[in-house]
Amino acid sequence: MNAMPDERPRLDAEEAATLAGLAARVRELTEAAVLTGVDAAEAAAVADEVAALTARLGAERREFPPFAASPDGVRMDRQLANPVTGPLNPLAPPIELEVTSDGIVRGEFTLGPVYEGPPSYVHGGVSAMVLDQVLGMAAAATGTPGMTATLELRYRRPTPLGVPLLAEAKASRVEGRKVFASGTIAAPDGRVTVEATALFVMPQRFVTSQY
Ligand SMILES: CCCCCCCC/C=C\CCCCCCCC(=O)SCCNC(=O)CCNC(=O)[C@H](O)C(C)(C)COP(=O)(O)OP(=O)(O)OC[C@H]1O[C@@H](n2cnc3c(N)ncnc32)[C@H](O)[C@@H]1OP(=O)(O)O
Repeated sequence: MNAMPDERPRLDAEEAATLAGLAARVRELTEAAVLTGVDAAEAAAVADEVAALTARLGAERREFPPFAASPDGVRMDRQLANPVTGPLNPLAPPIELEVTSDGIVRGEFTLGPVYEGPPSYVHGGVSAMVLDQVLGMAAAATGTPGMTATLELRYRRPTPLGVPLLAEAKASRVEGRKVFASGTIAAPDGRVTVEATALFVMPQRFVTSQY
């Protein structure tokens, strides 16, 4: 059987914290770039400085993003550059998700203006990405992690930007390699804005491998 590719550098907590700080600064830079009102000459000057910083970081480059050194929970929790939860990924909000002992995955998060779809609301694709991750982790919490085979979303009402949102999910059924899960995103008033159901399938080729 093929194992999942897992020849990744591992970072200890201190290294990860330093790089998480870097990612946090880049997130601030991203928001500043989207919202800046400086004139064109100043924007061009900043662009040159950012290019120089990018060259400094790129002076040494890994082939793949690193994992966290100490596994703590399911495998993807160690994916430090995951685009939803990864503290090292500036594209990730990042959302901290906890898995309760009864298999519920839950996380509170706030999405800022860089995630805007309709004016002042969260982009629907961003909500889908968040729910794919949350439901996927709920599936993995059953002991049968899998790839997303289906993901169905119902956008009940607009999801507001800039306020604390709650994402929750739980697996409902396991049938061999298939795990069904459902979940929601809710606004601060408790009203559900997005509902999701999904099927995750562990690929046959990974059945006997470690993940
Ligand atoms: C061990 C691997 C898992 C890795 C994860 C590990 C860590 C988890 C930890 C933490 C959670 C993190 C959360 C992550 C969240 C994000 C996840 C993503 O974004 S995944 C990327 C997007 N998804 C794809 O790219 C899939 C592409 N598709 C495939 O690879 C295959 O089609 C796959 C795996 C879905 C199925 O392939 P087959 O060859 O293993 O499946 P066959 O043997 O044909 O079917 C098995 C059963 O599943 C049903 N099935 C398969 N695909 C279906 C579909 N699309 N709709 C409905 N049923 C489907 C079939 O009908 C069959 O059911 P019957 O046994 O007959 O009852």
